[in-house]
Amino acid sequence: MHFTTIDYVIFALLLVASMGIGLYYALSGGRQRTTQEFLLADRSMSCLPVSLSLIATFQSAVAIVGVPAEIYTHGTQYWFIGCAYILGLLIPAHVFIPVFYRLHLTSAYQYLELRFSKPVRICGTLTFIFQTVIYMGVCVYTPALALNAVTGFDLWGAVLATGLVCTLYTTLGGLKAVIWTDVFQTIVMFAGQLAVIVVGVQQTGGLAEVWRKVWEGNRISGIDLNPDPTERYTFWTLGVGGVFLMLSLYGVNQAQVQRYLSSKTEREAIMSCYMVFPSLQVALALSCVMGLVMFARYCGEDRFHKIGNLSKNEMVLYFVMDMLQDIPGLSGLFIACLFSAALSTISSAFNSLATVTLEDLIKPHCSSMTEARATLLSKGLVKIQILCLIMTFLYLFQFKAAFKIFGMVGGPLLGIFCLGMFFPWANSTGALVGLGSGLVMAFWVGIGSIVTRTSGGPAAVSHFNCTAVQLSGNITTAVGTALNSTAVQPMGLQRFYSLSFMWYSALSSFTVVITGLIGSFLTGPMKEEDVTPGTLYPLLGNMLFFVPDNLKQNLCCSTPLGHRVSQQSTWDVCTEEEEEEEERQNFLPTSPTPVVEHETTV
Ligand SMILES: CC(C)(CO)[C@@H](O)C(=O)NCCC(=O)O
Ligand code: NA
Repeated sequence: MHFTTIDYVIFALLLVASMGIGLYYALSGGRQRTTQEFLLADRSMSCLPVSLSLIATFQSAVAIVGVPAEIYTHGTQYWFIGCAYILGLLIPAHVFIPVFYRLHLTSAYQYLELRFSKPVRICGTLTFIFQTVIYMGVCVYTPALALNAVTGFDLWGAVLATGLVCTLYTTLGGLKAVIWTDVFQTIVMFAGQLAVIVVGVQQTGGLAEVWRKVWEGNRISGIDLNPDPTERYTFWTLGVGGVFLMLSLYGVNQAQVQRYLSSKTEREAIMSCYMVFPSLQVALALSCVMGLVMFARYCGEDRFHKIGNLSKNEMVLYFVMDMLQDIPGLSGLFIACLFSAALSTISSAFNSLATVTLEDLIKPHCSSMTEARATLLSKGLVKIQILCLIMTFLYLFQFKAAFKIFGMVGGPLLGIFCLGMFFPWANSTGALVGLGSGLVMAFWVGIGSIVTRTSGGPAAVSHFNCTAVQLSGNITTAVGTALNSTAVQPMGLQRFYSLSFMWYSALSSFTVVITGLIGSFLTGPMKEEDVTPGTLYPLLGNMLFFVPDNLKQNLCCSTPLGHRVSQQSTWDVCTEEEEEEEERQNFLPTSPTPVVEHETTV
């Protein structure tokens, strides 16, 4: 396998175009001289770029090579995660976006201070930083491995190069560049996957042949309604557990919240969330179909076993390199596709990390910081993050690892936001206790599963039945059943550790809410009238619609969703001159116009 000139050209084009976008936003608009522009794109984005950018954030190369490998070995059951996208996007659109947008936040963790207290905000921020730094390490590895396999380019060199390119355009062009490169990179990502699918179908002998092979090879799964929570993929783990996963990513993750907040109006933010749905379904379909094509391509060949035994990272790379060898330009396109996926994820991580470090950790302690210095500092922070990226490049992570991180660290964060928004009684102590116990619970089961190598154990279909397919369909089923019945059922703690990783988000967020409530009631619950206006969402009030109003008032769950709070909020730390300075620079605060404009859109 070799990379021809045209492959190099295509790959270089991706990098050059991304840098070009960065440069364009460094030189146009406000030239990235305010934190409002650098971190929030002047709150001027429309829904189309925002929606493509939203899907790009959590669609990394891990998904592009991970999902097809899952489908190849376990069948299409995973595809049912598409059902979770419905609630997983409707709830952010109508619960989280209105609350965050109306509070006019910059960082999602400001919410935690408004609702609870400063310590809760700092714990939330630190948890987010931890999650994001590990996740970056996971998603930078796959494209580096691919480039290394195809061109012999040094693995560490590739990681360093990814980080450098990303740092450059993120510091040059701020969030505007991040969002518009995401748009471009999403298109490259889809193009690369589509190219592999088209060529794969052709080489296998057409769509009908692909279908025959995957059907006979037992790869098309019906709905599996098995209630066992330790089974890797069932309708429940994907459709219900998946909703919590989606909420932790699309509802409360800073990278996404920042994009909602960069929207022109609340309506645009909600629209962008709606528009994520079709694009995310396309992304899911492309990677599932790629897995099926890969299966059909090798089914019945001698190489079938060999490929099934490769690691899940290598499987797709092997398939793509084997297939695209003779077609100049296509391997370049696929490498560009993997790098697009990684760059778009890492740039979001860089920008959101800079935002929370500045807003949540530095600004509250430097009350006299000028806008110019803050902007300079946030650019510096982006540069420092490349070090984090390299430091986290320690393990050979896979698809499952990304999900575990989302659930183990993202789940408790989801829990703490839910605790604050839906339960007026929750107090600051309860929130801290809840977050702590959520993290402990998540790491207990997470580390337990790593040590005992369980979690969502072997799936029903194994890749070994393909050769059997060639002989007779009946033998296949027999082999499948035999494999299943010999599996030992885990007991006790083992059973707890083997919880499917798709449930991690739900488990840890429920732990936070329940222990948070217990902690709050033990230490004296908050009164509804003491809670900062605009930080509650009337979930209980809406759910208890049949309860008379006066009883509801006694139960403390009657506050309607707040309207936009004045921008002169408690967390503003600038002195007066700086505020004026900021005002001159970005024409935003304290003028009544944006408030009015906003309210007409509600
Ligand atoms: C987050 C979901 C489930 C949303 O479809 C998907 O993008 C995914 O499978 N992500 C895996 C992790 C990653 O790509 O980094
Ligand atoms: Na991405």
